[in-house]
Amino acid sequence: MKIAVLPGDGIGTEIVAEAVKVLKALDLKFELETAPVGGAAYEAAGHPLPDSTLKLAREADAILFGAVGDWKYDKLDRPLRPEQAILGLRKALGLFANFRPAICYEQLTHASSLKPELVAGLDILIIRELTGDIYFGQPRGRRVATDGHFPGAEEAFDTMRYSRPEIERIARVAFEAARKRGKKVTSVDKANVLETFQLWKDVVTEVHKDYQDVQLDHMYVDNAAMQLVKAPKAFDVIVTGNMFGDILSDEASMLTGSIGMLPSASLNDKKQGLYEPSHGSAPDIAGKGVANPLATILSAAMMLRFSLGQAEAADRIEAAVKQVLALGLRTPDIYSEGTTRVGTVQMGDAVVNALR
Ligand SMILES: NC(=O)C1=CN([C@@H]2O[C@H](COP(=O)(O)OP(=O)(O)OC[C@H]3O[C@@H](n4cnc5c(N)ncnc54)[C@H](O)[C@@H]3O)[C@@H](O)[C@H]2O)C=CC1
Ligand SMILES: CC(C)CC(=O)C(=O)O
Ligand SMILES: [Mg+2]
Repeated sequence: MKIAVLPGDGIGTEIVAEAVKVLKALDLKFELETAPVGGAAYEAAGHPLPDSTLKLAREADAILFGAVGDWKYDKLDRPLRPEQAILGLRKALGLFANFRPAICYEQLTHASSLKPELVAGLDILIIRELTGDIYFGQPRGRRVATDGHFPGAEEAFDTMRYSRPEIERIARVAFEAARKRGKKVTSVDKANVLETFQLWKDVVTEVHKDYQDVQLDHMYVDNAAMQLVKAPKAFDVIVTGNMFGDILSDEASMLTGSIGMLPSASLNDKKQGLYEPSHGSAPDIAGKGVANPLATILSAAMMLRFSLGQAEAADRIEAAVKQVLALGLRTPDIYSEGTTRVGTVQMGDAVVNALR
């Protein structure tokens, strides 16, 4: 089993080091190969996604990814921005299905941004379409406006688009997931305004005919953002587009205590996957040794389960994380009174110890 390890920038290197430590403690036979990506690769090779890194990612059975980006690259052209590395990997490998489970661990109900009773037992699965929508739609660019409110002014534009097959396949992923969980799917759209999401709603409704045992609700994204903080436990599986899923998953992370708790899996139709925390490179805390590595460690567990056929090892990691939280160890983002504040490395060490 070959795992491509792409730490990236900022806290990416710190949190991936902890996940690798945890993987090594499992006594499974992996080949781990590390490659630069993002700003680190731009500095080393002049491109955020060098051919050698992409080749490694293609060959590997799974990819463990940290995060990319830093404010210092804000002035770079878009193709050279570190963030293009993760978008490029998702596109090149066809990783269209992004799973972002928002689970509030029993020990963290008091770290949540909501009252404990609203999040106790929370277990939502956000399924975000990951290779379409306005993040990838063409045409895009800058030009001089010929119409609109200010003809003659510089304007920028992006294109939101989804094709029927793109919507159909992500809808199937969501219904299959909901079927396993025995609950329901909420399809989140903006069909009251956008043509793209009218098609989205139509196609999801059509696909639902094959999954009559699963309940389907439709909700506009603005209402969904509100309902997520009003009554999050009313959701089970949320399926939505790339941009809405990006935003709603950051929102949902705070129900679990912190964005540092939200893992993710991005899968293609061959079950090859990229596993990364849902957060970014957090330049504001990078290098301070305080980043929460649990989202990345839990992403490694998802990797073992989904791509490497090691469900038992995945269970062991998840149990170790719960044990560490039960011991009261907390990085600053999930700290609350009466618990013990630890750094990134101590948290990783504690998970390794709990595995033994
Ligand atoms: N997949 C990726 O590589 C992603 C990259 N980015 C990039 O990351 C850079 C920073 O973006 P931001 O908007 O600041 O988002 P961010 O997710 O990096 O950080 C947002 C806030 O959450 C905190 N945070 C994030 N992860 C944490 C962790 N593990 N433990 C504790 N606190 C944590 C940060 O300190 C910050 O206050 C940008 O260049 C952005 O484009 C953003 C999201 C995803
Ligand atoms: C570069 C961004 C689209 C990454 C991001 O925010 C995400 O995937 O959550
Ligand atoms: Mg995001």
